[in-house]
Amino acid sequence: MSNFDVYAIPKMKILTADQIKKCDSVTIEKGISSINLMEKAARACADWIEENFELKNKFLVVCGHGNNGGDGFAIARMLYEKGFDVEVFINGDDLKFSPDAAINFKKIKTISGIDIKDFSEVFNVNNEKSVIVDALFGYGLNRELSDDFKNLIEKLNQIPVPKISIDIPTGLYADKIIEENSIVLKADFTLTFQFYKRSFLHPETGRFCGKITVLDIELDKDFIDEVETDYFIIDEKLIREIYKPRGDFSHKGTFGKSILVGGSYGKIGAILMSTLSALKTGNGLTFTIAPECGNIILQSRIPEAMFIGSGENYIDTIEIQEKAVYGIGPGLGKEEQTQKALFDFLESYQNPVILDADALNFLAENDKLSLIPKNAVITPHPLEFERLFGKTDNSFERIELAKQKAKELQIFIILKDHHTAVITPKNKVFYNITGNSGMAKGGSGDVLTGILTSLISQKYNIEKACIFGVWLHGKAGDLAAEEFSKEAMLPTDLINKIGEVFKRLN
Ligand SMILES: NC(=O)C1=CN([C@@H]2O[C@H](COP(=O)(O)OP(=O)(O)OC[C@H]3O[C@@H](n4cnc5c(N)ncnc54)[C@H](O)[C@@H]3O)[C@@H](O)[C@H]2O)[C@@H](O)CC1
Ligand SMILES: [K+]
Repeated sequence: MSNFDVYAIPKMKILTADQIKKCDSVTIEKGISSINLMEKAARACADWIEENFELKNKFLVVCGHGNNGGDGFAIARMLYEKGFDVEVFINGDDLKFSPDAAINFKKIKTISGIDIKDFSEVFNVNNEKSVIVDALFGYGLNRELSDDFKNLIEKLNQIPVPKISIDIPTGLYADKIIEENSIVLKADFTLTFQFYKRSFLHPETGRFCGKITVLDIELDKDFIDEVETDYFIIDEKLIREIYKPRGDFSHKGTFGKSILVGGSYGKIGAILMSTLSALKTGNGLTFTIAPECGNIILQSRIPEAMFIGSGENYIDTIEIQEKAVYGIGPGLGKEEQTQKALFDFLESYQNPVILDADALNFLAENDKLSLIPKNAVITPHPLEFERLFGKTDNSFERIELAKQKAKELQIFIILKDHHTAVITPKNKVFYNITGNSGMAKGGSGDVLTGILTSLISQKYNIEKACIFGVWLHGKAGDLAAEEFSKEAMLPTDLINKIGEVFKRLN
């Protein structure tokens, strides 16, 4: 369901283009020749294509002059050897290739069954079984494309056949934003080597990638282990390291006490969903602080949770209980008295707290960021983030600002987006890759608040709880979409899938 497929990746680090280049060189220094490494990369792509396409497909491989183009020549040869129809397109006026690309170009020139044509001829595609392979530029792209390439890519984008980008859709950089209105090849599939690229994970750039598959080409493990980065993806391997199976000799006290605070007249559903999510995530004791108007709704829908009334139609005080983790915000409303209750609470509260939705808006509107306790978790979507910390020009800058603020305030920021990111006070950024657009509905955030509160109260350390929580939320969303469709799935369907995710982890 998610747009990603991961095969045996040793680490979930995300590297910059320069670091990947270094990693390639170290791998080559340690034994494998660069031409054999290219052969391995191309083999992984050709095998994937063979598994996912049919022999009646015809491959139009469009190659640049660097090593990305070299991959393209090698892939063309391998596909031809597998029995596919293949044509290769190059810039007929410029045959200055990188050394390894030149070797692979020479090899395909000797194969009489592969036609080599000029870029200008790729537009005469009249076979609906055609598939375009984009091997124009990879991580080596370091400046704007020339007009010739822009034209070529614009025209390729208009050809209504599937497109596979090798390593990176041409026109994207590995690790940074592109100018607005840049021309980028719009891939249906991206076959990338060894690492996610940051550009795959941001909305402005990720939309060009289609379904992403990371292919393991066995780059040097020691280098990957040691290289420093602030950026990671959350993969299932990491989650399995974090997840603590439930011990047999435990009692309800072992699994923590959560107090979900929120709800106001007309918004009791929000705090109900948070409370239910906390329970479904395994909480031992779950309390809801909500106004009296929610009592019957909450008690009859969730008999397992305990109700603490505060105010009639909106919360007017938040009592502090010992040894509990608080999740505050869902459906809280905008009443002044609720705001005062929140500020009073934060002034004397010391333990972990998750702040969401209206709780964040109160803090933003009153410039009360200093009230956020150390080690708090805040879960803003981009607009809430902007209200709290100010405007940024794009999502890459937003992550950098979040790193700065997480460090300054010593808090964890869960920045919700298509790929939600967990930003820690130590400046690490963990991108989540589960989840889907069916979750872009009111209520999804309330579920996340419940999950996070529950995990922290069960003594997951806060960083791990954030990472596990966003992954679990997305994974349950993926299962809900599989059963009900992205359109019809509801946040309550997602809550009901949390159990299935735990079953799979066990
Ligand atoms: N180095 C290695 O060992 C491996 C590299 N591989 C492939 O090699 C790719 C990287 O290859 P390269 O470093 O040769 O780079 P690319 O093939 O991405 O680009 C080629 C060269 O074009 C130049 N260039 C950059 N921007 C340009 C622009 N706007 N217009 C015109 N020219 C421009 C640069 O000098 C760049 O090195 C990877 O993405 C991957 O596909 C794989 O074969 C795996 C192994
Ligand atoms: K490419």
